[in-house]
Amino acid sequence: MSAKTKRIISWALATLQLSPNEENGEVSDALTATVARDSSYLGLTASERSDVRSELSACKDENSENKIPTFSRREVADHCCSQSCWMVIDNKVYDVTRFLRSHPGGEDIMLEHGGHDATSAFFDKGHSRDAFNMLAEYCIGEVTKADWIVEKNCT
Ligand code: HEM
Repeated sequence: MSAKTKRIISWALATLQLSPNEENGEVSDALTATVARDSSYLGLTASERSDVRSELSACKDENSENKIPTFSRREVADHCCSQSCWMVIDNKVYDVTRFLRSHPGGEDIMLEHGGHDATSAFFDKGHSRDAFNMLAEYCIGEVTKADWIVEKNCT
């Protein structure tokens, strides 16, 4: 068992307030579910990220036959202030202007990434599943294919 898995298990055991006896027994369904739900707090590996990403339904535009608006990175770069703040996460474009003040991590850190690609910053911070789920609300389109950055999962 890797050190990271041990950390996740012990954190989940503490969260579920299980006794040491249960700790030695079979990992319960509840524990497995908790680990799956909250492992994002501890930072995800590249392959775990791609699992989470494929689950996310960000940017589905059901009313327009999936014709999602596209923006170049140049266009995104123009929206870098509190009046209009866009960022790119995973080649999707997010208008986070109305979220700036309520972002739990503060407005300044959002503005630092305004107009830029915030993929690494967003994932490296280890945002919760709730944060991932919020993304869909702010998605306004995609980066034009020519400007895509594709993460390599192989080492
Ligand atoms: C659309 C983009 C974003 C959304 C929806 C979002 C959402 C959230 C949410 C819901 C939290 C509360 C904790 C959690 O649930 O994980 C949080 C905390 C935080 N976020 Fe973001 N975030 C976004 C972008 C960013 C970016 C680009 C950064 C840059 C590093 C960032 C840094 C942080 C930090 C430092 C916290 C601090 C509190 C903590 O340590 O948990 N966030 N964010």
